[in-house]
Amino acid sequence: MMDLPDQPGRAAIRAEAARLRAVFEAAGAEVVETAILQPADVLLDLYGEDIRARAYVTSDPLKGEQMLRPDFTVPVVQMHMESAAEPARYTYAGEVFRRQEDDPRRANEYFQVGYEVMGAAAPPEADAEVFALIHGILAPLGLAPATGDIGILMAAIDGLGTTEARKAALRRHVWRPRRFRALIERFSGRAPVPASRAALLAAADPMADAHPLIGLRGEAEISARIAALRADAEAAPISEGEVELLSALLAVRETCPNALARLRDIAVDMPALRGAVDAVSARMDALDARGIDVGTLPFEASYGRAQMEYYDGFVFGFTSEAHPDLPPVASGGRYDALTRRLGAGREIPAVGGVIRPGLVARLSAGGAA
Ligand SMILES: N[C@@H](Cc1c[nH]c[nH+]1)C(=O)O
Repeated sequence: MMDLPDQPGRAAIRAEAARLRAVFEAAGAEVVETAILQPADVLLDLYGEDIRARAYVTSDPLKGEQMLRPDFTVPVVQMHMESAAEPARYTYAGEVFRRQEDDPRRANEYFQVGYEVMGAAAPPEADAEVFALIHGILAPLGLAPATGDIGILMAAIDGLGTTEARKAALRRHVWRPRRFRALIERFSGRAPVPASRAALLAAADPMADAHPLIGLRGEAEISARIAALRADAEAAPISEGEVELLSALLAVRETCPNALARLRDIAVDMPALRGAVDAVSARMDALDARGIDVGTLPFEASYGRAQMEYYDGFVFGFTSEAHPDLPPVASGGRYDALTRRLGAGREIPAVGGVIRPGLVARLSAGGAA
């Protein structure tokens, strides 16, 4: 492994950021800025649990809870949905802030340079445009690309023969793979119902000899939760066959053409996947048309489950194989549903990605990735 030079100084990172932003600008993007202090109350929810826990939150006497921007995508989508009706491409450069609780070597403040395509092209073409642009910019660093598609997982959940409540729980926990597994074990009857839960459900009136209420939940809330648990206990288990298909799906990790063949196989028994698999296929064609070697490009069905919770389609990243301890040098994905949530009923297809100029500068100075 080649030694990596230290983190370059702020001025060098800023210069690299300016260079990258100019490349995005030359690709047709309009330069935008967003405030560093963002309203926390509504926006934080859109990121999901992980970022919510890692955002720096502070309070403002006039504006209420504020956070130091943890990314640009949410404020840029918000700006676009509020003001622009036309399709657009945007680029930006600046710092984002994320608390690090486990690894002191990870930066809690770093630069991102981003490119976002909002409604400017059909989804497969826009996905391919963003990926190919970033792929081209990073080519001299010889990084390893990864791709996936959250839409595949969501379609598989939609197609399960189970209650809406269970599907909603699975959708919520797509981002926590271990929790997701545990839920599948439980919903399929493979894992026993915990004894305390069984006792609670067996009691005629679980609240009868309860202690005085000391927690934050009121009695009505507790009763509603017990009713939901009872309804869940009565639901038929997810079938063995479906659990196996889901496991097979989550294990898909091949080159794009092989992954597509696997996905098509699985979709024979899981017809709900068909639309999402067709979307993967259309994207591969669009990537190919942009000169990406899809024959060697990896596709991993589980990829992206540790990233932004607003992704709902294509996801991708670029990492250094020579320095696997570094975070991804670039990452991104599709977030159509986020535009719906911020668009007051309006939705536009949208996809984008970011590059970390600090890592680009560092790897370039190191000679190779
Ligand atoms: N905002 C994302 C990256 C991204 C930009 N556009 C789409 N995804 C992040 O900070 O990880």
